[in-house]
Amino acid sequence: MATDVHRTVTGPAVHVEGLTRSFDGRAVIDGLRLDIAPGEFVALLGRSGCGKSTLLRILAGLDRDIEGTALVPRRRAVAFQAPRLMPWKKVWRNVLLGLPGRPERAVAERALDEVGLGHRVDAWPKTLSGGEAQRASLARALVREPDLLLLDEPFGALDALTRIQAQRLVGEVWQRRGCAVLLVTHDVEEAVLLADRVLVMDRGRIAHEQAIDLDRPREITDPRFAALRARLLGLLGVGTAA
Ligand SMILES: Nc1ncnc2c1ncn2[C@@H]1O[C@H](COP(=O)(O)OP(=O)(O)OP(=O)(O)O)[C@@H](O)[C@H]1O
Repeated sequence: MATDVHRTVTGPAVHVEGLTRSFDGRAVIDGLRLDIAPGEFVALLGRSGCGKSTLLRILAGLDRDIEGTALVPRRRAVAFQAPRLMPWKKVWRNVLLGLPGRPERAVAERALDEVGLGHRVDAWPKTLSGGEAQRASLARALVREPDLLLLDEPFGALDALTRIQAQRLVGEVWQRRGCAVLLVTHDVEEAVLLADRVLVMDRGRIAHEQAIDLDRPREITDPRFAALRARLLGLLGVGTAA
């Protein structure tokens, strides 16, 4: 029975308890428990197929066929690995897509400015680079003024340099906006770079969690960074020679 309930945020930004989602009788999410505080940046790691995207889709309200409790703020937004822009709409119209009412172009312009894309407001999606398209997708999430921003591998398809720039941008946006973020990623370094707390998912549950108590901005060269990275790799069962 679905028990997806929305509410205004007074306690945690996300409260999930006893959450189960099954496909063909197999529980992909299995009695999962998770709390995210308002303004907290949480990264979610886990082996392929452990249920990360399924959890994100539930929190986004895209999948309501669940058992248990999943409380999320009404104002939430999601960005996926693929930017999912409509090719027949200019960038600014894509940013406003699905917003209630008749939002003005200026709303899209402000969000595009915030992600460094103010000069591409009138561009067609096919003329954007991969990094620009991903920024447009982020702007589309930001116009929703989310209390919870859900990011499903948003940097996964980007080249290394663009990826670093996009990670930096998300860190800045998060600090400026103060929204809670749940970032699904395969990249342990990215998780340590951005998150307050890293969760490791295994077989439909949160198996481990690791607080990242490093000051920002974080340096990959910091020995404590390397230690946290090694620890997380160990929790993922990958391990290092270090
Ligand atoms: N609509 C669906 N129908 C049937 N099975 C599904 C469906 N969606 C997801 N699954 C299954 O649920 C499991 C978890 O999938 P999910 O996409 O959540 O994993 P993931 O951890 O995000 O993986 P990856 O890291 O590879 O993206 C997989 O075994 C997948 O095949």
